[in-house]
Parts: sequence; structure tokens; C-alpha cells
Amino acid sequence: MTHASEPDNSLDSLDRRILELLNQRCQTVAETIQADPTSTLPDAVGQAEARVAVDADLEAAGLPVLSVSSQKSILRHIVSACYQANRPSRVAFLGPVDSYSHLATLAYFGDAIALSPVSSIGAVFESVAASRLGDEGGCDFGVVPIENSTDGRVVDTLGRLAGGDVNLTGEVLMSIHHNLLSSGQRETITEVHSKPQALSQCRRWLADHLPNARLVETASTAAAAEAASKTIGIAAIASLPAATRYGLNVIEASIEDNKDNVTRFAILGSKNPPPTGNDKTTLLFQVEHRPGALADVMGTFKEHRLNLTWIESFPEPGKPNEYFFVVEFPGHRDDSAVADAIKTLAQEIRHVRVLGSYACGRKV
Ligand SMILES: O=C(O)C(=O)C[C@]1(C(=O)O)C=C[C@@H](O)C=C1
Repeated sequence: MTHASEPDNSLDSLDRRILELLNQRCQTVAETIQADPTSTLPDAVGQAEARVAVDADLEAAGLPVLSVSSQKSILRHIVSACYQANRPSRVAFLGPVDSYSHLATLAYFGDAIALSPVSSIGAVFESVAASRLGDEGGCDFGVVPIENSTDGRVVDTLGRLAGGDVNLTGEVLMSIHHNLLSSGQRETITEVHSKPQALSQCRRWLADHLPNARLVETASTAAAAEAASKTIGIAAIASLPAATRYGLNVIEASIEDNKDNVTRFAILGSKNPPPTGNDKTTLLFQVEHRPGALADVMGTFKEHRLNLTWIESFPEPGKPNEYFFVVEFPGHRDDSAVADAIKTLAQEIRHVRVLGSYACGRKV
């Protein structure tokens, strides 16, 4: 029983008020999208997460409060659902579901976005490129691994970035904990299946604990889990959600060699995100065959005081001695130092392309 003057704080009443507010929020999102048609779901998630704070008064009074990470996770899903109700979008990622790319997709876009699991990194690029060309079967966004803390770059992704015309529109960094999964017991394991990056991130553990097992490369960790569910004797290195989905035993959890194992995933899209105040830019370029050509390019970054945070080179397929370079530095292509540097480089070198300027990623 509540008195008329007291708010009804029963769970039933609170839930009704929350749902009412959510529907109001959905309508406000409709107006916001109408006023700014360039706004995207990732921008909206970033803006909502920036509002997260712990209520210090409640905390000081010793009352239970939602943690920052719970608030972020709840808000991400609310933003995702409101956005999807107004402007549905679809995201392609390396599947099947419960791959790490899938988990990164949910962490970045929330769980209301439409999902399109595909069987290779190349297919993610093709899906985003198709949407860019107006194909309604394509995806507005893609999620691909670009770098990890064990082996550095993910070559398939860099190769595709060099060849295609999709943009980088964001990034998300995810802690990766690998698990050895099997439908039988440890003694029955003769083969360990996984994506090459996952096998590499666990190579010391595998050499110490399963030195006689044959290592078999698969298209993704989730594809390996699927294979392990069909044959006793095959173990997979994959995520815990994959273990649940395929009914596999967790023979051993967290078998990654580096306990701070992180993979950075790139978000592919076709738009150019506006500056947020905490951005980075990724550039792809090729230099002439002459002494000092690369040093000249580095000189341009130095002159504009751009601090490189990542540099990779990789060969151009089919062209001996021709290399692509990828570099990253803080700043947005609309910042004057970045814009001037790009202008200078475009005059000096053979090929330069801004792969994207986008908000620096958060670790999830
Ligand atoms: O196979 C997966 O589950 C993926 O999402 C790909 C991928 C990768 O290639 O880096 C992602 C994170 C882990 O490092 C292992 C595999």
C-alpha cells in the first residue's frame, strides 16, 4: 500500500516507468536522426556512454549502485534498441556466432543490431562494399580483427584494406581469454582446431600440455568449436559462449600464453565519422623506390608533430619489392595538422589514402 504523496517504488511500477521512458527515448532518437541524418549508431553509443557516472551520494550512503561497466552495458543495449527501431542497420562479422568477432560486435553495437555472420574476413569486406554500392543485401558495418598483442597485425585484414574502398569508422579492443573445449575428456584429444591467431596465442600452453596433438587451422574459433562438437578427439580453442552453444566441455579455461591478451577489432563502414575530440587517423601509403623515400614521409609526420602509434608494412600481392605502409596517429583528418600532413604527403608520394579518422577505441 502506498500513500498518494509517496512515489510507488514497487518493482512493477519502476519497470513500467522505465519502459515508458524507453519509449520516450525511442521517439527522441527519431527526432535526433531526422535533425542529423549523418548520425550513426556507434556515435550514439559513444555519446550515451560518456554520460555514465556512479551516483556518489548513494555510494557514500552505503546503498547499492550499478557499476560503471553495468551502466555502460545496459545503455549500449538501450541505444542499440532505440536506434534499430528508427534506422535499422546490419553488421557483418567473421562467424559463426560466438566467434570473438561476434562478441566484439555485441560489445560495440549492443545486441539489437541485425547480425550477419559470414565465413571469412574477405566476405565481411565484400558485404560492406556491396552496401556502399547500394546493394540492399549488403551490411552497413563490418567488424574484423586488425591487430593482436601476440603477433601484431592481422594480415588478411590489412590486405583487404589496401585493395578495397571501405572506410575504418571505429575500433574496439577486447581482452581475449581462450579455452580448450572438447566433447570428450582431455585424454581423448588428438587434434586441436582453431584460427591461426588463436593457435599462436596459445602456442606455449599447447607445447607444454598437448605436445603430441596435431594443430589444425580453421576459418574461425567458432568454426573449430562446431567441428569439435561433431568428433570426439577434436578439441577447439574458442570462447566460453561457444562452449555453451555447442555443448562442449571446458577442458581448461584461459589457456592464452599472455594473460593480457588483447585483440583490436576495426569497424568498417562507408561514412566518415565527425571529430569527437579523442580521435585517431589510419593512413595507407606507398613510397617511391629511392634512398630516403620513407625517411621523407616520416619527416612530414615529424614536422606536423604527429606521433605515430602504429606502423606496419606488407607486400603488394604479385609485385616484388612493392610495399604498402599503414600508420596510425592521434588526431582527426579535419584537424589542421592532420589535414596539412595529408596534403603534403599527397604531393610527395605515389599513393596515400586515409583509411579513416574515428574515435579511439575503448577496451571491453
Ligand atoms: O576466430 C575468431 O573467433 C575471431 O573472431 C578471429 C580472431 C582473430 O583472427 O584475431 C579474433 C580474436 C582472437 O585473437 C582469435 C581469432
